[in-house]
Amino acid sequence: MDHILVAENVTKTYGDYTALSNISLQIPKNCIYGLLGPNGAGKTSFIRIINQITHQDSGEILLNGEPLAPKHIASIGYLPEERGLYKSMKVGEQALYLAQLKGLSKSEAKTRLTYWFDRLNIGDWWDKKIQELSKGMAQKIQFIVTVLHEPKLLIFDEPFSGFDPINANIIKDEILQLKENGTSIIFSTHRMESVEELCEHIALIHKSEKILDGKLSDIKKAYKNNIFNVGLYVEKDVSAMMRSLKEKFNILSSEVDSDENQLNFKVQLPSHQTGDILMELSKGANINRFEETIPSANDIFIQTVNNKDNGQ
Ligand SMILES: Nc1ncnc2c1ncn2[C@@H]1O[C@H](COP(=O)(O)OP(=O)(O)OP(=O)(O)O)[C@@H](O)[C@H]1O
Repeated sequence: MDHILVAENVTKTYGDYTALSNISLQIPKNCIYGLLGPNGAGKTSFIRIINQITHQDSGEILLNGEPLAPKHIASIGYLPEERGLYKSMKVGEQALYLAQLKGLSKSEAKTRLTYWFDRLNIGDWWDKKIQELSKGMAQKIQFIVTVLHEPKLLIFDEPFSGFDPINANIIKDEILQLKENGTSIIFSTHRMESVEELCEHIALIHKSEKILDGKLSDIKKAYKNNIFNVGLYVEKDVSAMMRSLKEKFNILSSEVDSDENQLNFKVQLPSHQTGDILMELSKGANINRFEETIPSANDIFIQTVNNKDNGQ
């Protein structure tokens, strides 16, 4: 597979503290890659190394197959979590200034900014002062300035924080569109529902170490634990049916609604038992739900971090 970024045994220390310990990652091209981990795990330190704001103590980072060097800064766009704009400047003036810092000519910057301001419905903000903008409004400007020079690699740290649900959706669609257009994206967030929606690959960093990485769909398969959600309409005695099932199978939780003859339960079934339970259920019930539970990104995050803390 072709990779936009490869990190090999990257270690970073601050004095006596090791913020990143032998991190190796391979970030595929044209994919949204979730960089996840608890607070203080080392994610921002890693991102700052990619952006050459700081440097690793040892290990190597390759961008598009080449050792990371100052010339690559122009091909990376970074939206940090802590963002600042110069409060007294006007929006358009400041966006033009920041775009030129990224290497665009003034006229090219103006053309692209006009396009993006229209696209995000903020054409009439050009002459506003930054201090007049709300947090979400300022964030739209920051987003535009990050993507404007069409970098090959985009790094978004909590890009949705501060946005209302409608604007968060607009930004989410823009991120998906950038990926469609061939950009590779590193996405760092604590919001696992965004990870579910956007990320094809993830890496989980905990206490300076990488503890999990891979394709999210493969990781989910590996974390499945044979738990099924079952819903039944029972013709006769609902409670008797529940008792009988509990004798034969590992029922983890259940809800009995005798008035509606409805029975819902969660059961753990080793694969040889799925046929057995279906036979049993077909005797006195209509099955209206029988589905294997797929662990969420949230479950996987919590389980992997807890296992690591418990030495498993
Ligand atoms: N400049 C610095 N000097 C000393 N220690 C630092 C410095 N920057 C980060 N650290 C420490 O390194 C560790 C990792 O920090 P980092 O900001 O990379 O974590 P993070 O995974 O981004 O966390 P969060 O999710 O809370 O943003 C923390 O313990 C932090 O205190």
